[in-house]
Amino acid sequence: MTLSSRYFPIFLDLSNFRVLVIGGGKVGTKRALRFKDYGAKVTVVTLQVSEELQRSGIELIINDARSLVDDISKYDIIVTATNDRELNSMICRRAIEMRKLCNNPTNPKDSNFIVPIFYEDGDIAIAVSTMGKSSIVSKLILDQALNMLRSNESIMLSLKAMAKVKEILKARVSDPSLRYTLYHKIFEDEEFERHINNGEIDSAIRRAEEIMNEVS
Ligand SMILES: C[C@@]1(CC(=O)O)C2=NC(=C\c3[nH]c(c(CCC(=O)O)c3CC(=O)O)Cc3[nH]c(c(CC(=O)O)c3CCC(=O)O)/C=C3\N/C(=C\2)[C@@H](CCC(=O)O)[C@]3(C)CC(=O)O)/[C@H]1CCC(=O)O
Ligand SMILES: NC(=O)c1ccc[n+]([C@@H]2O[C@H](COP(=O)([O-])OP(=O)(O)OC[C@H]3O[C@@H](n4cnc5c(N)ncnc54)[C@H](O)[C@@H]3O)[C@@H](O)[C@H]2O)c1
Repeated sequence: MTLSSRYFPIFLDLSNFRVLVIGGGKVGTKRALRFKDYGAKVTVVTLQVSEELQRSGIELIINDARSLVDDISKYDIIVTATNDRELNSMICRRAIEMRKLCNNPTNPKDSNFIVPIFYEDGDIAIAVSTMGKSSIVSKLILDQALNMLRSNESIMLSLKAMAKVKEILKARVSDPSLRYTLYHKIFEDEEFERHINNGEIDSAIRRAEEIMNEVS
């Protein structure tokens, strides 16, 4: 595989992370609220505060970020969202030197992570990035992926069935390599697939159990 980008996609549990957002305007507010929604402990340092931030319960430091540059060591993730591009770049560079995760929404080239456009509902997560080329096109790609999922019910049914198969197999088969063989055997079985396509999830599970009985 050829690497076409320096960014590695991961899904992060933010619940033990301290996030510093610098600049509490439109972009900073949106990012601060998103990170908070996902459980991070967020602080915003800003000269002016948006009304939304004021009401959010997020910790606010009303100050010039220039005087707080050394404080970034206290945080794990930094987002530089002021309207001063030079300041954003300078802080992001310093943060990355300190091995922090830093996102500069005003210049993706400075960032060591970028924020994709995403959808997640607890069952599936889809994140799309065009590597900063166009968020509007990223949104179009995400919408089309979601339309495809919503118009093809059997994908979500196979997810439900395969999650159940995993639960059963983990309890029943202790050898992981046998479990892996079985996942593929079940997923590729024509009768299992037919039940899924007919929306008969219980029959699909019964067929999966038959296959397990044949092998283990
Ligand atoms: C997903 C979302 C998350 C969020 O912001 O929280 C997000 N941008 C959103 C919207 C949006 N941003 C912009 C427009 C105007 C039209 C357009 O440009 O398309 C719109 C559309 C709108 O407002 O509707 C302008 C823009 N975007 C960037 C720059 C800087 C630059 O390019 O230099 C400029 C200024 C360009 C200039 O100065 O002219 C860069 C980035 N924007 C990213 C994420 C990252 C790449 C993700 C990717 O690859 O897709 C990255 C690299 C930042 C990063 O590092 O994370 C959010 C989705 C909102 C939703 O939910 O619909
Ligand atoms: N990535 C994206 O999706 C995206 C989208 C739109 C705009 N942008 C870029 O993001 C930047 C910010 O946009 P915005 O609409 O949020 O701007 P804004 O004017 O609404 O907010 C800027 C904020 O930065 C604060 N600030 C400025 N200097 C500061 C300092 N020295 N210390 C602390 N806080 C300081 C201001 O008080 C203000 O709250 C712009 O450069 C814009 O080009 C990025």
